[in-house]
Amino acid sequence: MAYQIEKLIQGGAGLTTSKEGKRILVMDVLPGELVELGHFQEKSGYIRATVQNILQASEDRITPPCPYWGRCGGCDFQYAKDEVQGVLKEGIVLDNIKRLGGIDPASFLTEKLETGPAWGYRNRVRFHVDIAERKVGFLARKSKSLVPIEHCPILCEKLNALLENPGRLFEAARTQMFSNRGGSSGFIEVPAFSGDDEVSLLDEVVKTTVGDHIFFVTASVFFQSNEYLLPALTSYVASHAVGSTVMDLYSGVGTFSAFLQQPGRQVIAVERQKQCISLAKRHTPYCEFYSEPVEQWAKRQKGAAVDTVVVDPPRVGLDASLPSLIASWKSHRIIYVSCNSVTLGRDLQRFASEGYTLSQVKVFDLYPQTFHSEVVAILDR
Ligand SMILES: C[S@@+](CC[C@H](N)C(=O)[O-])C[C@H]1O[C@@H](n2cnc3c(N)ncnc32)[C@H](O)[C@@H]1O
Repeated sequence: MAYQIEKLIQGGAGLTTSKEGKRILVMDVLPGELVELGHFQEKSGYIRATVQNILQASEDRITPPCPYWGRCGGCDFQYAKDEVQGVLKEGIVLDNIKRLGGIDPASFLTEKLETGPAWGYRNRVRFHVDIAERKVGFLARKSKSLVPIEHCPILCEKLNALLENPGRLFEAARTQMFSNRGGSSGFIEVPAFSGDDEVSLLDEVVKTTVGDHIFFVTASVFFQSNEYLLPALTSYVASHAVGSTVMDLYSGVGTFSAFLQQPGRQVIAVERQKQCISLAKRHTPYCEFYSEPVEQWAKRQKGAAVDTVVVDPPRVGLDASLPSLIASWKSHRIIYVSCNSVTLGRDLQRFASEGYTLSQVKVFDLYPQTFHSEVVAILDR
């Protein structure tokens, strides 16, 4: 039997429907494609299946250009043309806001999708190192084995130079192993970040410039990993902040704080990782920094007066206690930066019940060749 793919949903699965009306999820497909399916697996509330044959391929389908495609666990969206990937991911975001947030996309403005170079963009990565076999690579698709990589086409040049000449990576892997920080994959994980001039491994501090701001960053802390789109993301967030008191919650090394700072404005940044805060103090000296979990800090801010609250939580989204605590500060505007539109949708609904309306949304395709993207949602009281 032939199945037609209706659309892509969270995680990049294609959605189709069985004769009995059950939802079937399939990977490696594109909307509109006509496919034969096999290996049906019943899950709770849906069926998983795999493509056996593509009867009618989408015009947007291409042969994945990377030689490691299908084996390496990264970059699973390479089979779509570069120019349609962001559009399809924007569709997934709007769908999640509608389904999980209960907000009709016709009720807010969707700003133009922001895209950049589709290859060679990534300046932060976790290499997996097998010290005994002297191999470096990434974990395989759906398995815990290592795919040795000689050149990764989404990484920037300086990170690829490390793959060509991996001596420093083996040294760093040994340091990780002796300090028991190697990760849980069975291989030693070595984080790397490419700054302006040098690559940081582990806790080495390097300088990186975004727009006209200089940051000090290590590979061990969070920093956005697309060097081409970060200036657009930071200026979009900063240009939508209003008023003289702004909070930057989940601040990392103060990436947004640096752009939010301006004469006459108080910027308060909260981040639980101490290493982030000590780096942030070097490049954003005029902000007030607090190093503790946001949910714990927020409980003590009864009666706070704030004009704009920026939140940029990890994939799990906001702690359930936060939307009502943040709403109690009565800020005019909330700027929600999200890397997971499922938890964004859930949190938007919580903010809606606290009196905030979603005004606009903009998707930044920070991670071409993958199903990930970054979204900025602007809510007004
Ligand atoms: C998605 S990153 C955003 C960082 C920063 N806004 C940026 O763009 O570079 C999320 C940050 O939140 C921090 N974090 C995670 N959970 C937290 C919590 N409960 N309280 C405070 N910070 C947290 C992480 O250490 C990380 O730096």
